[in-house]
Amino acid sequence: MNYLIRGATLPDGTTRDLAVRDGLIAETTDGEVIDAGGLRVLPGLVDIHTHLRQPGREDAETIETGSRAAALGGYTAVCAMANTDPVADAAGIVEQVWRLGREVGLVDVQPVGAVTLGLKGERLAELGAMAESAAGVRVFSDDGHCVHDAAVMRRALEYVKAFDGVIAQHAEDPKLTVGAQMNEGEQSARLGLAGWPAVAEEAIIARDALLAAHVGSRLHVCHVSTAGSVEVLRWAKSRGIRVTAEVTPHHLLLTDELAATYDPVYKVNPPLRTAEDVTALREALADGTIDAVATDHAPHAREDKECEWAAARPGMLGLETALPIVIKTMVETGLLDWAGVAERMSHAPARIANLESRHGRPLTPGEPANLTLVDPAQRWTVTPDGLASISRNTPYTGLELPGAIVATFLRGRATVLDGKAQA
Ligand SMILES: NC(=O)N[C@@H](CC(=O)O)C(=O)O
Ligand SMILES: [Zn+2]
Repeated sequence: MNYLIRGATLPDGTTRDLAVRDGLIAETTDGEVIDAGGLRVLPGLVDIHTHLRQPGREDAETIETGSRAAALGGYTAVCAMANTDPVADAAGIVEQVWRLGREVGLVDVQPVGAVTLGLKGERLAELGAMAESAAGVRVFSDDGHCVHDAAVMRRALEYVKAFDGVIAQHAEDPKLTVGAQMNEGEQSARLGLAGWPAVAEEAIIARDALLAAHVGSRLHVCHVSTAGSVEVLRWAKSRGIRVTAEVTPHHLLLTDELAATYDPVYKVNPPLRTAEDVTALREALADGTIDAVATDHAPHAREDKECEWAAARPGMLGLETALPIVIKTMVETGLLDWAGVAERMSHAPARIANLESRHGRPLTPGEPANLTLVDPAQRWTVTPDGLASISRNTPYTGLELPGAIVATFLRGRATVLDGKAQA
């Protein structure tokens, strides 16, 4: 199927027709005409931090339902985190995830490999075998857990240099967050909940930046959440250290005051922080200190969320609301233009995850037609039942958001059309 997308506005602000022919962007074509007047076209979004829960927790999400949520959110590629059951710490498991993603075919599912066996933080996982497997893993992460042993982290950074891999660190010094339930500060003191101090994140980022510099390797920092972390990243980048970082949409919008509701839908790791942190994160995303937006889409089954705060699992849905939240917090506030959105949600994450030969490409003839069409003027209200995820743990219920995803194309095939998933 070929498409002629009429009159869409590109990230740079120019308006023109975009032809999609035989899976590629072309000069012209006949085929179905899509009137894109008033719509923005973006390179297909890339999420470097998605929890798809398969294998192991198919009651919370599957590769199929997560892929559908991703396509509906404007994504053409997602990196599937390794904290599944079994853990993705060997070639057989990453290949299985990769193959299931291909069978579903709604987005490219790029598996992330675990750094250590069983996410235990002790012995390195089969990094080389996962890299050489059909899945071609380049991003390794124990996400959900921090690689807290400095010697293990050093060895992992050294090992992945051979194939230009990257270690994506969940920065949390576990000794500082024992029993932690929310951000440590005024709110946690008032609510009587155990705190997760900013320093537990900042100290690990500083240590890992120094380790990456020492071994000449590449570090990526997952879900940066504090103003202090931004300062550390700024320092590391000014020294030429090869470090990249991501921020989640929820850390760009929500604050720890929401914990006062005791509604576990607001429980997440790292926790929601203060308004000052939110401001610093937005500024860092605008100036490039933070390279990318990543959803940390973390679906959880009802029984793991609809319980008391302390017993609930941390995590929030993110795929279907990410772009609208970025429009609300970054575009409508004047902090980021659309070229900036394309950079932070497509080009940069594709580069970080080593997907740049296929994703995050410029919108020029001959490139793979991975595209997202969004209507910035259309506002919609989030309802859990309106989302494609199996799970219901969105923190945005009842919130009106700008930006509806009208269509998504993966290599020229419409995975979403008229706002509806095509399979
Ligand atoms: N973010 C979360 O709160 N939870 C994630 C793990 C993680 O990203 O740390 C999960 O797997 O549920
Ligand atoms: Zn994490």
